[in-house]
Amino acid sequence: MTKLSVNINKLATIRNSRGGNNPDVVKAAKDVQLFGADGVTVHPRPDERHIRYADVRAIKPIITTEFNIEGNCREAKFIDLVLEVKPHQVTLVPDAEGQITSDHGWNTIEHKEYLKEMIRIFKQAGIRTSIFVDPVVEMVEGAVETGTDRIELYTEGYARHFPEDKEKAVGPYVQAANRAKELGLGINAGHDLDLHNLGYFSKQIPFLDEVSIGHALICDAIYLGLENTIQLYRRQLQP
Ligand SMILES: CC(=O)[C@@H](O)[C@H](O)COP(=O)(O)O
Ligand SMILES: NCC(=O)COP(=O)(O)O
Repeated sequence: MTKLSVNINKLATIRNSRGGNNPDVVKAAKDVQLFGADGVTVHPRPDERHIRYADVRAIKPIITTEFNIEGNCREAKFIDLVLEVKPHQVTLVPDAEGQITSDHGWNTIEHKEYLKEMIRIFKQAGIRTSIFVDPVVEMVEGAVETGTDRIELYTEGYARHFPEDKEKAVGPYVQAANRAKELGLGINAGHDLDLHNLGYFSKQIPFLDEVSIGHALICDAIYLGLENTIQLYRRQLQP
């Protein structure tokens, strides 16, 4: 079965909006595993607007499943952090400076030599590697030449087009995933996957190794927990 790695960046965003330590992201990382997640994903960014480098260090010791650190390996600080923390997996994402969230995969042809070197460094440290790519067969073929263990398919396009035509939306992903499988690459996927679009994606690509989901999952957790939480607060106000 495909593993579910829960991205806890969004909980850190809420914490940072007030200062303090509520919610506690280390406790959250413990709990998501207790509640059934197969892994924890974090994506530290240079401005530390959500998960902080210190959080990543604090989370590592409580991991009982798999730890996936995503980020931009053009940042020396990111490379140092990953080599120090030694997660189970590092996912290389070509983040541009100041972007709100990840919005494209690596061009694995143009940056092949650079990626080869990065993959070599992380694999030498015993860390499984994954490269974030758009669902394009040539990018998958480029990825295999870097020596990476896996790719992560960037699913924003699938999520955006799913409501109008799910078959068309998933087409490029099925093609890219089939090619990756033929080439012996492991396959992850993520970005904007949610309760509506995940099941169909999973059925079309049943051999996916892992999905990482954050934004929608945390939004659902807040919303689906709202009724219960209001009742708990009302109970405190009972005479
Ligand atoms: C690579 C990817 O798709 C996710 O890591 C996503 O970018 C989450 O990052 P943010 O939480 O900063 O949006
Ligand atoms: N790799 C994708 C990820 O970790 C979470 O992306 P999103 O669900 O927050 O869009």
